[in-house]
Amino acid sequence: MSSPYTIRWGILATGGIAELFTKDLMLDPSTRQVSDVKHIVAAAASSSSASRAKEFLETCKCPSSAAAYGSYEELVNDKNVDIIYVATPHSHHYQNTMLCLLNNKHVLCEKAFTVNAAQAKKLVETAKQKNLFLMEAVWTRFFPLSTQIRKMIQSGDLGAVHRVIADLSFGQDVENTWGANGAKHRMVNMDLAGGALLDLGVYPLTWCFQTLYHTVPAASRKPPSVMATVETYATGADEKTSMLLSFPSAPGGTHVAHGIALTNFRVATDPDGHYTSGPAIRIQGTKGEIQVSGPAFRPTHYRFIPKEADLDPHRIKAGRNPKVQEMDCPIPGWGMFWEADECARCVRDGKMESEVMGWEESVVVMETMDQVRRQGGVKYPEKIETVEYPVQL
Ligand SMILES: NC(=O)C1=CN([C@@H]2O[C@H](COP(=O)(O)OP(=O)(O)OC[C@H]3O[C@@H](n4cnc5c(N)ncnc54)[C@H](OP(=O)(O)O)[C@@H]3O)[C@@H](O)[C@H]2O)C=CC1
Ligand SMILES: O=C1OC[C@@H](O)[C@H](O)[C@H]1O
Repeated sequence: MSSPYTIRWGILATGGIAELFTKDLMLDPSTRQVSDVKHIVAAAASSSSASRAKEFLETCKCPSSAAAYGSYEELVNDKNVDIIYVATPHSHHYQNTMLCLLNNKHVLCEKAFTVNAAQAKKLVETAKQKNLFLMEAVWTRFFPLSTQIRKMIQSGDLGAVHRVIADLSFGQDVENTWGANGAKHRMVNMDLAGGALLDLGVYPLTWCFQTLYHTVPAASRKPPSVMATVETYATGADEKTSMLLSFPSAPGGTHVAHGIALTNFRVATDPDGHYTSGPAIRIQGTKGEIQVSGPAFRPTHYRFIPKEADLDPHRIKAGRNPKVQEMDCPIPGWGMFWEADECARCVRDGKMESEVMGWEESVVVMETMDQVRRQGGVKYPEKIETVEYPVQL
């Protein structure tokens, strides 16, 4: 058996998600039955100080050989780094990812990919010109649960899929958790591209896209039309966003399918935190329905409910339906290693983009969010909407 391909990571920023991702990189791949690739954390950088980067590497139990930098510029110049994970707020993704690409580093950039589609297109253009791998870190797409569901749709188990309803809503006491007007927290801060849509809404959109768009052959994919209603918070960031998408070429036929993507800071998908409130995602076809429970970003369970042939709405049936298939998909860690494995395989194979989360689809999702923001009147400051580079943020 050949030895695994090893990829050397640089971690750009040391916040909450950087820590979860880096801890996942440190897990032995055999715990998820992976033997063809492995990961090394070669360096981390904090914009605040090298000591903060060092503390971060220690917290994540990274090897003592990993370099700790006090600036992102030093990280992108490290010859021992192959790929950089960009984990800053979305406002900074464009500038930070451009910095990495222009310094010849492959990039995995957190969601939302950028602030708008124009920035996403510019990053893709740059990666293409420089022959570098670039991917938006939509980790949920790489879960075995997502792969299984996409396969079920493609193999026709659901028949023609006509509707997907997906929700990721948090039910926060927004003023007391993230601050009132003038709040600096990234969830509501316009300078950091705050708001429900870019932070949470991207997941219900992911579910609509991975089921209604990605499952269709690439040549037949058509972007959805979009209708949205948006309410804004005191800062101007969106706090309630409901989207109706019409996909003109849906799986299992040539019909139009509806995607309903919901996100809301005030009410919760799951008010008691136990995922007993019904599915977060429903994928509805003519032959049956898949219901996914758990938060839309990290679900661990789904059920397949085949449609009864003689469905009679006037007949009420009691008891459990024995035909319902319950599927548990436990995650051995936080679950960000699967997207990291994909990056390693793509770089190993000389690919610039992943088939699972490709450039075109990231751009179409950003275009969809652009339309939602336009309809809802949400505009971020010019310095974070611009495609100019470099801009000091
Ligand atoms: N995939 C997922 O499950 C999740 C993804 N995310 C995404 O990851 C990104 C970061 O989120 P999260 O880790 O929660 O955010 P945090 O606020 O916890 O961390 C962001 C980090 O970015 C760096 N940074 C650089 N400039 C700024 C700035 N002006 N303001 C604030 N931070 C700055 C800081 O690191 P330093 O000082 O070291 O430079 C900071 O610690 C977002 O785009 C978010 O959408 C977030 C949570 C979950
Ligand atoms: O990506 C995310 O998923 C989990 C949420 O808690 C977080 O706010 C968001 O950025």
